[in-house]
Amino acid sequence: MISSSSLVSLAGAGMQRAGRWLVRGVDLDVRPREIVTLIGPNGSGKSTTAKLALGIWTPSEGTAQRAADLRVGYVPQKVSVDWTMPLTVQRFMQLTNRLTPDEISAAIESTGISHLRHAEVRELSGGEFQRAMLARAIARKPQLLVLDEPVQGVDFSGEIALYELIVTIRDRLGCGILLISHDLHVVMAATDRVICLNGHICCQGAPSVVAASDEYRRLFGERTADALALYRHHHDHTHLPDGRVRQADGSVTASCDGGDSTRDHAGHGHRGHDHADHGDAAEPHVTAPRPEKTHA
Ligand SMILES: Nc1ncnc2c1ncn2[C@@H]1O[C@H](COP(=O)(O)OP(=O)(O)OP(=O)(O)O)[C@@H](O)[C@H]1O
Repeated sequence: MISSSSLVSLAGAGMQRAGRWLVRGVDLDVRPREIVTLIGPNGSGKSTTAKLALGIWTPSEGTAQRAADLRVGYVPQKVSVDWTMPLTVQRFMQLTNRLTPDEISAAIESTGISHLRHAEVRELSGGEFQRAMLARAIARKPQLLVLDEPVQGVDFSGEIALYELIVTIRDRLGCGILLISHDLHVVMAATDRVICLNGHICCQGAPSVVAASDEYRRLFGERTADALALYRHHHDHTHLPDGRVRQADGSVTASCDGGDSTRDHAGHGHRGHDHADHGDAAEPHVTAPRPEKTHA
């Protein structure tokens, strides 16, 4: 019986295919307003776990339960679309959902791409495409949002903006979020609970607990773990989709430092402000390998 406070609950869940266990012994709960992040190396079972949570796959052992009449939004790691055919953002959103014009308007406004409603999906930048995927997933106001690598194909400052957007969506919809990512230290800053997978759960808990655990260090290496432990991102500004920056006082400027500076630092392409407390001076942008952008 699923707990009344959980949107989805996996208990001892395992998935076997062709005589091989893809993942085993997964216990996981996502509650409203919670961001739970799955991390782990390639092939460690993150997408498999997400599919078990969504009900796309039925566990070979253990249980996967969802709250009754749960509305779910899903950003998959890959989409199968014939990119030789013309397809606007609006049409793309309607491929999997029957949406009203108002639902489309609200969703693309929430993700900052209203101006791209009639744009060709194949012409979108990596960040714009991920926003279109998010818009499609939130159009029906899901109670549970499952995001499988939602920042792939996006540069560092774009990743931060997307994670900020995900937090904003959580706040606005009050939904629970199951997030899969390779972008470890940025994710750590935004997540409530981290589950570290490697065919089974290696460790889990608050981000700081996971970053300090021996299992995590063994899996990702000392340098990555140290960078994570140091990373703190204090957002004093927000990057808007059109490239401008909203400062803490609400003003909108051309760049982070309030001027027109285009000075990069630490190779991030993130402009003109101090990241000294992020730990990225020691280890610029630590990421595990990830697949190539898959929509092009
Ligand atoms: N449909 C399938 N049939 C058989 N094996 C599969 C299937 N899908 C995935 N696998 C295998 O299950 C294992 C876990 O895959 P999964 O996609 O869950 O890992 P992941 O942690 O999401 O990986 P990545 O970070 O590379 O996306 C891998 O060894 C993969 O080859």
